[in-house]
Amino acid sequence: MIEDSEFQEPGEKIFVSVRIRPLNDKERKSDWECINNDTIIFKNSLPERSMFPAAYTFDRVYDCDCPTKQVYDEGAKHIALSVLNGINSSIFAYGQTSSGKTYTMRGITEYAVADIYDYIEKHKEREFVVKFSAMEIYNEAVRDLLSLDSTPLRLLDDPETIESSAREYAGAENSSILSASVNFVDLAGSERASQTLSAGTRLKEGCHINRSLLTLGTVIRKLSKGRNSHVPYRDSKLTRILQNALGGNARTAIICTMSPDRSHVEQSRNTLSFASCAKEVTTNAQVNLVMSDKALVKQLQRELAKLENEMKSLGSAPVKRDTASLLREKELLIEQMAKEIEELTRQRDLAQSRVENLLLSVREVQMLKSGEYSSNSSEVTNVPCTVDYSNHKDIVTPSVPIANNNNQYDGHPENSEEECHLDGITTKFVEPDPSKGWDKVAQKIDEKFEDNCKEVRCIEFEDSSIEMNEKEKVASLNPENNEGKPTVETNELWIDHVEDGKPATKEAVIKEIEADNLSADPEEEQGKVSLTETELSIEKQEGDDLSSNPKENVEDLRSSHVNKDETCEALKQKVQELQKTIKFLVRYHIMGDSPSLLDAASSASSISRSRSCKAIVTTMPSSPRFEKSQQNETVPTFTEAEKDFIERAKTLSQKLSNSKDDNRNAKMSRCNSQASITSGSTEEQSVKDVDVEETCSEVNFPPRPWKSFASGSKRRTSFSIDFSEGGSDTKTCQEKQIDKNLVPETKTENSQETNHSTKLHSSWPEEFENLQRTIIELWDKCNVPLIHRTYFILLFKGDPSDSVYMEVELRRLSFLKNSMSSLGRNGWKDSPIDTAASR
Ligand SMILES: Nc1ncnc2c1ncn2[C@@H]1O[C@H](COP(=O)(O)OP(=O)(O)OP(=O)(O)O)[C@@H](O)[C@H]1O
Repeated sequence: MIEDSEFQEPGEKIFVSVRIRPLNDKERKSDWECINNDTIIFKNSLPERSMFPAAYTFDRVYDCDCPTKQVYDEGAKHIALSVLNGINSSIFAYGQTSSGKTYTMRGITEYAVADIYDYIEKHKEREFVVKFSAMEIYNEAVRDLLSLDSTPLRLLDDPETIESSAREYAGAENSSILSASVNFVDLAGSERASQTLSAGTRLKEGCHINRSLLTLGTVIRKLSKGRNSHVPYRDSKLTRILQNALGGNARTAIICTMSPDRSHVEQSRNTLSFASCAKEVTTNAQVNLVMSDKALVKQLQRELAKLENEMKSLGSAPVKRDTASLLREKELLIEQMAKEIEELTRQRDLAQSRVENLLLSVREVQMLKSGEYSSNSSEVTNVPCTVDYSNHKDIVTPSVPIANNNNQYDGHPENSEEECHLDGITTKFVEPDPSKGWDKVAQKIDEKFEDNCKEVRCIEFEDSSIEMNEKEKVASLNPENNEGKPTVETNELWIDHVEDGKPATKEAVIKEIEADNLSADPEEEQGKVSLTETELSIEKQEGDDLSSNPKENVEDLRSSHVNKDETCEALKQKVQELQKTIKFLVRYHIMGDSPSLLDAASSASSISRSRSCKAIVTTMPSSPRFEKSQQNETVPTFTEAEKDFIERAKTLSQKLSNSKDDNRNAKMSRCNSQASITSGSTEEQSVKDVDVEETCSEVNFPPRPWKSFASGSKRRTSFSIDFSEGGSDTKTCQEKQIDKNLVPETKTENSQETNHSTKLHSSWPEEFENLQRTIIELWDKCNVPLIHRTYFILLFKGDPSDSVYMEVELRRLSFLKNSMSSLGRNGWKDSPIDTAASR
């Protein structure tokens, strides 16, 4: 390797040196002086040249007495010998004509070649290939100076044409080849063409020279300012050949020669300006390493071995394949699990929906069972309820706690609302069985009065009750089931069926009633109504056809009950219609316009009479003797209790009347009802929904405690109602009616009935109105439920045949009023008797 390794640094500047030739014989004085190795000054201080700089600094400056050897050694050798290290190098001589360029470059080239060969000689371990070429660029034509052919050379981009390469033999192991070239360039004179004062061929020569030099100057300036801009290398063949030497992969040294004579001062200054620019140019010299064939083969073999190892590594990748297959298995497993989850989710949803459906079905079944139970139960309609319209609370409570029965009702309002709720399909009835409490009461009654065989039937709207009553009726025909005591389970109130002073059994009464019904004409026997509920229902439906066979009717009812769905539907519709009507009536009732009830009832003409309407086929229990005792005090047939009852009845009637007058417009309270009086501690409850209240407020009528009153009286009580007398008496119409009902018959039964029938026929419309008015008043006094009133009004609209039922209702209400008085006096606190008015 060459010793001057300091020149191997990349990005070095062009080495610029200035050499002043000595004065020749024609030149007298030099104005330039090298003050040191790198600075040259212009000594002449002419005023016209004062604008130019006086000193120039370069890498090296050589004065006129400096030998070429020094110029080479200090400013060219290290560049020239770079080629031995594989670095291209170039050495220029730039200056005006006769400034000593050729003189300098000849010496430089000789020294360089000598040094190169000396180096080659000294480095036997290396193999060098030295190529040498010499060419001339004249008028943009390149000519090979070593060839005899003067044909200009074609300028190619192959650098071998002009390079002088040197290879370094680095032995077998290091077979790298260094290839570099060193250029020695002797440029033409840099003076301007105008200054040449030539013309013709000289001018052309000067132009080309100037072109090459101008392009060289431009390239140097461009390179000195940076490489970002375009460098016009191809503008001249000189710059094209020296492209690498000028800012490329080469080390470059420029030796600027100048004449010291004052006459050449301008050219000298231009040369110095060019030199100043050139020293700013940076080149990027690098070692040009060329691989040998062996080295290339070995390198390729190493690469091949490396690739083979990689192939082996790739071939030994079963683990990766296993991992991939494992991943695929996992993915499949995940997919299967996802499907299973989806399937399980679907099954879960399906199961949930099934459970919900089952629960819904169970509820429906329970509801149906509850409805059936209520419908089929013999305890229907025995729902004692206390209703206070003034409070409009949502609770319905049995007014009288029922004691001493298996299904005791504790009087707690819990579930009362629910039990009284009308679901729109079937009516729910409140448990427990009030009739059992009634049994106890009945027992007391029987023990006390020994007779009670009258039955009061109330209007109902439940078809189910028809069936139940029919069952009960059939059951009641069995002496074993009804032996010895009247029952309220049949919804019938046995009121005074006595015959010839003997208490009539229920069986006997029913038989009697049935027998009477077979031949009875209501218009002919209004005074001795003895229709069964079944007959009455059918009669009302079929237009007073009392000739129908009651047994057939019973069968019809039973068969109709079989058609349960139809019945339920009919009930549902009926309940809905009734609810509408009831609301309408309640609104009018609250407004205190009682007579409008009739209008409302008339407007609701579409509502038909209930088939389950029960006729009260009774006579007033004590009316004959009771009335007789009032009218004829000489008859000492009343006991003290009876007298007291009469007094209490009057008092209570008056109280009720007053209470009604006070509260009628605002309330429909039952606080003064019999039940409330007797129970004493019963908490008043109310319902908000009138429908619910009315549906639930069906109670049995209590047995009458005065069966002894009937002792000795007639078996049947004929109605003797003459409202023509009304209005003139000081008593209320209701009281008159009661009195009339209580008047004992002194005439023969047949004649009474005939007269009564005649009266009814003659003055029936007026009597009907009077009866209605009286009944309405008694309703208020007895706190009869609105549902009962509604039905009654809807069913009986003035038809002559209605007189029977009107009378029955009148008698029933009279009895109720008296019963309330009696119960209030006797204080049946333990009685399960609910308000009798509820029936
Ligand atoms: N340093 C020097 N010492 C002695 N003589 C010199 C020196 N430099 C140049 N000369 C002489 O100056 C003359 C002109 O020199 P040279 O021919 O080298 O100039 P040039 O620049 O090459 O001219 P051209 O441009 O015409 O080729 C020559 O006779 C040469 O001997």
